[in-house]
This record gives sequence, structure tokens and C-alpha cells, in this order.
Amino acid sequence: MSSTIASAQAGSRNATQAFDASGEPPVLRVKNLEVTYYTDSGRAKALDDVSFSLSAGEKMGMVGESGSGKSTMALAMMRMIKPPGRVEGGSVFIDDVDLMALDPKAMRQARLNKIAYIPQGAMNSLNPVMRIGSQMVDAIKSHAPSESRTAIQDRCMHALKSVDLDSSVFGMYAHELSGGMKQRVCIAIGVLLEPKVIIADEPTSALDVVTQRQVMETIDRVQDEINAAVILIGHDMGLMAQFVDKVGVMYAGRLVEVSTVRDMFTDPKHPYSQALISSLPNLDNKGVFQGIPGLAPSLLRLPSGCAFHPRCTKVMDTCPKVRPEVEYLPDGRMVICHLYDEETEH
Ligand SMILES: Nc1ncnc2c1ncn2[C@@H]1O[C@H](COP(=O)(O)OP(=O)(O)OP(=O)(O)O)[C@@H](O)[C@H]1O
Repeated sequence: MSSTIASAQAGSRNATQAFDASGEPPVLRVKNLEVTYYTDSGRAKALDDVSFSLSAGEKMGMVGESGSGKSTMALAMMRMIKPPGRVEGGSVFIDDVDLMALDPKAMRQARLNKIAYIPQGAMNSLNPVMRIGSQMVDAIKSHAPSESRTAIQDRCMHALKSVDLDSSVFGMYAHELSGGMKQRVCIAIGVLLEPKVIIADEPTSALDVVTQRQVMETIDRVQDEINAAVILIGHDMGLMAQFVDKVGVMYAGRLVEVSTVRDMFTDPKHPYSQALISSLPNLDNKGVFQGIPGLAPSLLRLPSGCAFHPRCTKVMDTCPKVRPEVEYLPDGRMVICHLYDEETEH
């Protein structure tokens, strides 16, 4: 755990810096990503100026209430936003390639090759009438068409092994597998081409607690093997805390805080992060859950200034009037809140 925390500390500073402590540039740099959904009721800015970076081998948990923009961020990074949504701006660099600037064919190649996405409910979208092996082979062929038959077969067997599944799963159908096994198949498909970045959207939802842990451990092990940067989207802060290096908190389309997992749990900076952390059950508040007052705002009618101000226990005069901007604290943490206007590194 201590090495995780140490790399997390370094990782947090990376959010502000182009290079990490080892002198290596981060493998993933998301800059000013913006997505708007043009609905009949109006424009909903689901992703508002989101920037962060991750080093190879680093894991980031992305949390926030339902509708805060977590899946939109993942889809935008994959260039899979569909109408009425539109990516309005920003870049997603993997090494020095901006995915946003690739032509559609190059982007198709980049998916699975450079960046893999395991969507919400992936295990339920395995094709019920195709053997697992055929689905794996198809995935490779569509992204690496020149690979030989033997190389493809080897890749599939290696991927199954790396997620702790027997090679016999290759010839099975989805209905013959448990939920945890299906989710592991989805992870195996995600890592077939050893991508540099893996995004897993709620990989453990709909699984029992024991299987949740096993799936997280599988992601951990596979990630270690290929040294990928991983983004884990989820609601379970407790489970996430055990597996990630840093945590990003989203609110109403903005990434309002990025901190190491230790900092997030011991000293969250944004009042919304503080509310999220104090709403977690612990031994002191046995069974008494502290909710966050108020409701998440509609993106169509966002409160002025800071969108969190109507629910914030630390609201100040400036909060409804002025939109807070990204601040990097002296310890490298990123926060978007007027409370820290004075603490910024200049
Ligand atoms: N196809 C769509 N058309 C219109 N609005 C959309 C569409 N998809 C998402 N949105 C809006 O974008 C916002 C962000 O949605 P998103 O699914 O990214 O949130 P999320 O944080 O992933 O939520 P959850 O935790 O429930 O998965 C939501 O407020 C939603 O209303």
C-alpha cells in the first residue's frame, strides 16, 4: 500500500506537470475536454473543461453522483459520443498522439490498441450466440487486421490466463459463465491488444461483494502486467479506495478535485468531496448514513457561479456570482473551489 501511496503522491503532482518524478511524461493527458448534449429542452453541458493526466501504471478512480458526467467523459475519450451529444473541444493525448485529431480509421485502430473501454454492463452485452473465443478473435481482427491466426490464438489464451480464466472458456458461451467470469472475459477482451489506457465503467456493479473484489484484483493484476494507466468509474468509494492511486471527483460535468487516495480520505478539499467522504459508513456512525443535502442540479438549469453553491455548507458571497477556476494547491492537488483562491501556486 505504501508504494501505492508514494506513487499516488507523485501522480497527484503530475496533474499539474507535464513530466512525472522519473522524468517520463504522463501516458495520458486529457485537456479541456467539453461535451454538450443538444436536447429538445435545451443545451446540457455534460463535460465542462475537464483536464487531468495519468502516468503509466497509475490508477485513478472517478466518482460523483449519477449524471455528473463520468460515462460522458469515458465516451468522449473514446470518441464514442453520439448525437444529440457533441464533443465541443479539448484533446486526449496518449503519449504524443491526440486521439481527437485522428481520422476515423486511425481512431478505430487506436481503440483497443491504445485505449480500451469496458462499458457499464459490458458483461451483459456479450453476444449470447457466439462462443467467447470467436468474440475475442473478432475484436482482435477488427483492430489489428494484419495479425496471423496463431498470433491471435496466442493473444486470446494469454488474455484469458491473465484474468485467471481457464482456456476452456474460449469455447464456451456467455450463459455458461457466472457474472464474475463474464466480467473477467470483458476485461480480457479489453486487454487483448495491451492498450496504454484502460477505462472501466462501473466494472463491479451487479456483482456480489466477494466477486467485486475478485474483479478489482483481476484489473489490478492485468494492469500491472501491461503497465497501463487505468480509470475506474464507480460509486463505491470504499472499494475504489483499496485499488486506486488517486481519486477524481466530478460534479455537474466538472472535475472538481483530484487528490491522492490518502489525501482524499484524510483531508478532502472540495466541500462536495468532504460531503461524499463523510457520507461513507464507518464504525463511528454505525448504520447512520449522512446524506448530502439537496439534489444534483439539472444540467439544463445549472446554478450560477459555482454549481455546487446551493448545497454547499461553506458557501461564500462570491460563490453564486463567480465561476471558480482550476486551482493547483502547493502540494499539487487540483481543486475547483473559491475557498482555495488564496492558496494557489502562482
Ligand atoms: N444521450 C443523451 N442525451 C441527452 N443528455 C444526455 C445523454 N446522455 C447523457 N446525458 C446527460 O449528460 C449528463 C451526464 O451523464 P453521464 O451518463 O455521463 O453521467 P454519469 O456520471 O456517468 O452517471 P451514472 O453514474 O448514472 O452512470 C446527465 O445529466 C445526462 O442527463
